[in-house]
Amino acid sequence: MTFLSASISFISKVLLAALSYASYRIWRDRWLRLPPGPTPLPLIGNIHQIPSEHSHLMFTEWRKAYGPIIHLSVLGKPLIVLSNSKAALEILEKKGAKYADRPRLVMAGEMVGYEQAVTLAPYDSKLRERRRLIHDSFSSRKLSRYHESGERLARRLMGHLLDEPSNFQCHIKGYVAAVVFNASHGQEIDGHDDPLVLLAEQCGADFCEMVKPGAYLVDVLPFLKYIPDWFPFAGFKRKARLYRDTADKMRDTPFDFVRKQMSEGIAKPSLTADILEAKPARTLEEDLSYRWLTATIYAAGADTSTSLLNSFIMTMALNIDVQRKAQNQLDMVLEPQRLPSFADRGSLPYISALYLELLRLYYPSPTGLPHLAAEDDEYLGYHIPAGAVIIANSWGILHDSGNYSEPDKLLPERFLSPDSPDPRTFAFGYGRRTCPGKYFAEDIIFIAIATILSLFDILPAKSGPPNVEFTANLVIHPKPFECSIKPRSSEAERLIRETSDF
Ligand code: HEM
Repeated sequence: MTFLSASISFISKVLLAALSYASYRIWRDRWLRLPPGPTPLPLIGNIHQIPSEHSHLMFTEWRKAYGPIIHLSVLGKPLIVLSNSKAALEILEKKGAKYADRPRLVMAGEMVGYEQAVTLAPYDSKLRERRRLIHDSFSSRKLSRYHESGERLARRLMGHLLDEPSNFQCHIKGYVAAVVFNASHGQEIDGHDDPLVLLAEQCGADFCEMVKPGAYLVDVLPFLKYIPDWFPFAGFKRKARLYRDTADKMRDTPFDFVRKQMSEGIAKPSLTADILEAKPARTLEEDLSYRWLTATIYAAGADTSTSLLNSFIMTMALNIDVQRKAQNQLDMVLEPQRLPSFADRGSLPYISALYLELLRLYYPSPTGLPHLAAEDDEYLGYHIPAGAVIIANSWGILHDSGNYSEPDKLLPERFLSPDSPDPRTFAFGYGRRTCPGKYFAEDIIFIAIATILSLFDILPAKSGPPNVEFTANLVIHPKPFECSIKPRSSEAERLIRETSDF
């Protein structure tokens, strides 16, 4: 037998075994009482019914037909979607220990290395320690050390908006990147085209490409990662090496910069500096783990916060009455004219309510990050099999009329009284994997919203109001749109010029 025919025979046997196993799982699941869901096809399951873009909209539709907990099968693997607040909290919060893991990603996780990033790492003692370090560094008490720089960077954003209003999306991205890198590495980067931002954006784009459903066969047939590089169809291995090089650079460049600054005694406060100070003697393994930890912050925090700020601009151009109410409150608090600061937050309840309503209505991470069931479980008499991927359809929960009346309308007032559930309970994820950056996100967005509204009017462009349309990715963004951003008065313009120039 030639080597080629032996290889083909081996691959056919493995494929046959995989297909038989998948068929067995579908057969077995029929006998267990799985949650309801659309009827699967043999072998492929429901994969043809799950849209590759904006799947949260389909999940929300299915809630009407099948209820709040839905079972789908993807190539023999169970996928459970939770589409109401009760199910999400009772499963992912109350039974958090059983659902703290992440599903296996062979290409992005194992071959490129992202399994070491906090967002994708398995839930073990190493991850618990890393989450503790982030929590400590981004606790509401410690965040006050970034308030002065946050206010300054927001004022720099105002200068950019004044000089080049039509490029507001790039300036917002530059502002968020500067605030996030300042807190993660103490580095004040300059704008959206800073080399570090471009590197981080490249990593983000590579990652999104890798995790698109069906992008890489190796995610379905993990043994393929062992085929030699010269094998036919092994191009994905070369690609993985390329992506890994970029990810390694992103992980090491800012970390080494802080290490050098620490040795010279000039490092600014940051998560990386906190870690290097707390762990001066690190094993090689610990060092690598902390590098991944600090590199995760931009990936996890920048895209979501940028999306929400762009949604804010879009919404203001569409809802002038809401804009005026927010400005009236700002004008009352900031009299005689001065710029808002974090110290004003308690006096600006309408701005805080606007933030909550934006988070709810234009939730940037519609299905969050998937969890994994570590063991068999039961909920409302339904069987949840070990190894099932669990998705919380938080977008559906945040648009559920059972939680929020008129859920598709912008009504910040709903959060001026305690009657509506706090959207942060759902927007930042669940249980042992909840977002450790939630207070930081609120800071980034609050100061930008308050400063922009105190100085600028945001109106529809001459070409007409923006269309409410979003890109489709793990994090959704408003599609590029035009609007008019103009200083509210000559006094506002003078204030921008005086305070943004540094
Ligand atoms: C509006 C902004 C943000 C939103 C909507 C958001 C939302 C989320 C969600 C839904 C998760 C997944 C939770 C789960 O698996 O149940 C998450 C995880 C995470 N977020 Fe955020 N986030 C935001 C901003 C930030 C910021 C600014 C940081 C920076 C510190 C950050 C750091 C993280 C990290 C490190 C994780 C991974 C946690 C883990 O897997 O254990 N996030 N975030």
